[in-house]
Amino acid sequence: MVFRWFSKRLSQRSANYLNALIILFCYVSGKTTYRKSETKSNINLDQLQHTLHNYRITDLKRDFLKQRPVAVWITGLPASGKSTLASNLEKALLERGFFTQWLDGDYLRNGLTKDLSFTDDDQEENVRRSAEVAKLFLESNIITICTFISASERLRTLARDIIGTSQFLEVYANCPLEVCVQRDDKNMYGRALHGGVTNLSGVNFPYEPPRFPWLQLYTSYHSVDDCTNQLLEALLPRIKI
Ligand SMILES: Nc1ncnc2c1ncn2[C@@H]1O[C@H](COP(=O)(O)OS(=O)(=O)O)[C@@H](OP(=O)(O)O)[C@H]1O
Ligand SMILES: Nc1ncnc2c1ncn2[C@@H]1O[C@H](COP(=O)(O)OP(=O)(O)O)[C@@H](O)[C@H]1O
Repeated sequence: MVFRWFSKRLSQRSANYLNALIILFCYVSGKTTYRKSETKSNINLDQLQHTLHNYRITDLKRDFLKQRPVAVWITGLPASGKSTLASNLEKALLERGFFTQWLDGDYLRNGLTKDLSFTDDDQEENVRRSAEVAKLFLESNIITICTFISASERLRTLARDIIGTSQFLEVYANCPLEVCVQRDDKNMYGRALHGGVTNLSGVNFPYEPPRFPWLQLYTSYHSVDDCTNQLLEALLPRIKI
């Protein structure tokens, strides 16, 4: 924090001098040696340089995109409206000059997570990998919209821990199962009820609603536009610089 505060106020050249001074101090005081293999104590010169580099890069990226990155993590039953919300939100944000990336379970399962099924362990691995990808986008200062069933508190905590609590905004697409069944374009529920699909959340796999979501959208009571506007209104103060 202190380094960041200082380097914001210094010119690039002065910041470089400051970095050099800190590194020199560590070297002279014997806290570290120049070569990694000979490190004497817990201050690692490479790490220090990497951290200082990242502070500067983060500032540059923030200046470049002029937004605060967060992960909008939308959870809910299949056909509860997660993808519809995400696509509407993404459009609304882009129209307002924000830069976004949408990570969707259905989509990633055709590539990055193609090897995974819907067993308990594979759902966890799906969420873990996706959250790691989200984290990379956040490091590039990109507002990241994530749509995953992520059926349990445990899975969502995993995602929150990877992404970081302060940047993780949990949104619950709250829709009663009966309505999801009616809306199900992909006939997932129909197939699950006839034994053609196993581990479908809401049918033969438990869905645990979030206890304290950042935002809850009632997608069976409110229109797509209303839900998108509620989400946008809550989000704008978090992403504006
Ligand atoms: N058990 C099972 N078998 C086959 N297909 C299934 C199953 N569960 C979910 N789906 C479909 O996969 C879509 C993506 O799921 P997710 O990656 O979000 O699921 S999870 O978070 O890993 O549980 C998910 O997309 P959405 O309908 O948009 O939620 C479903 O279409
Ligand atoms: N708020 C809403 N009001 C009315 N219909 C909705 C709403 N949200 C989603 N839908 C409809 O429900 C269906 C499933 O939505 P979808 O976004 O594909 O769900 P999910 O991504 O959770 O599987 C779609 O046909 C969509 O148009």
